[in-house]
Amino acid sequence: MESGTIPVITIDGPSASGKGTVAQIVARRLAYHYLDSGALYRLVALVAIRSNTDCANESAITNLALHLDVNFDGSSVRLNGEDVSDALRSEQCSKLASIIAGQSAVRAALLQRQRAFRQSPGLVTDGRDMGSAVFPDASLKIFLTASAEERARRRYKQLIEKGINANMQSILQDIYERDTRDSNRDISPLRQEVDAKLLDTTFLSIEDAVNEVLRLHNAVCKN
Ligand SMILES: Nc1ncnc2c1ncn2[C@@H]1O[C@H](COP(=O)(O)OP(=O)(O)OP(=O)(O)O)[C@@H](O)[C@H]1O
Ligand SMILES: Nc1ccn([C@H]2C[C@H](O)[C@@H](COP(=O)(O)O)O2)c(=O)n1
Repeated sequence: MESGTIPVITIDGPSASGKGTVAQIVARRLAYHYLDSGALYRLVALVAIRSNTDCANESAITNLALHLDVNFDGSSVRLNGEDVSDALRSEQCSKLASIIAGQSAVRAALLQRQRAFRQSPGLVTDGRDMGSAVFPDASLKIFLTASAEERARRRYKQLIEKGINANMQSILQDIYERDTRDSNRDISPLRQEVDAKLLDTTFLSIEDAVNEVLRLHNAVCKN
């Protein structure tokens, strides 16, 4: 199958909106491949932290992005063979990923790696610019969001369930900061594109959100 004819569902949206959760379930139900594009930015951030690379040095950060040795193994992410799934979720990594994601050369370095995930029978992917820049010809584009307060509540619950200490006010503050940075950068900012369907999950369960994406996908397939 020609790569351009392989269906792609993109789910973009702000942090902790549930993109990853919904995208993974939809991918499983359709037996499609799944790409968490945020993990790539987080991996670059993690390598930068570990190698003490100055995040303002765009060419050095780009070099790290070009040479990532990554393997997505189910729900775990391996860097040079090491399972770094938990390390990627640290607050330090989240913040640095958002900062380096504003560098155009870093985004360019990760572009082909992301496009290579477009494999038969289809791909579900989540991030910030999957529908706008990475897969502009996607078959279905979703902009998934929820109120900042609801997203903070979900993140708080997620951390507490993992046994990680969490503070609601600082989570909300991090969400505002990251959303502002991701939405205001010059290149591929987070925003709802005109051809993306808005899915506000503030009052929706995960199952309802998944069903809505599948309903929209089925409607596209019929046309
Ligand atoms: N509709 C929903 N109702 C209740 N909880 C939800 C809903 N959607 C997602 N969640 C929960 O919210 C938390 C955050 O979801 P998830 O990690 O998928 O967000 P994300 O948008 O991928 O975040 P990030 O961009 O920061 O990686 C998870 O614990 C998930 O189970
Ligand atoms: N397509 C993408 C995916 C992610 N980013 C940046 C911006 C985010 O704050 C950061 C971490 O992403 P997350 O794991 O929270 O989805 O990575 C981006 O710019 N474009």
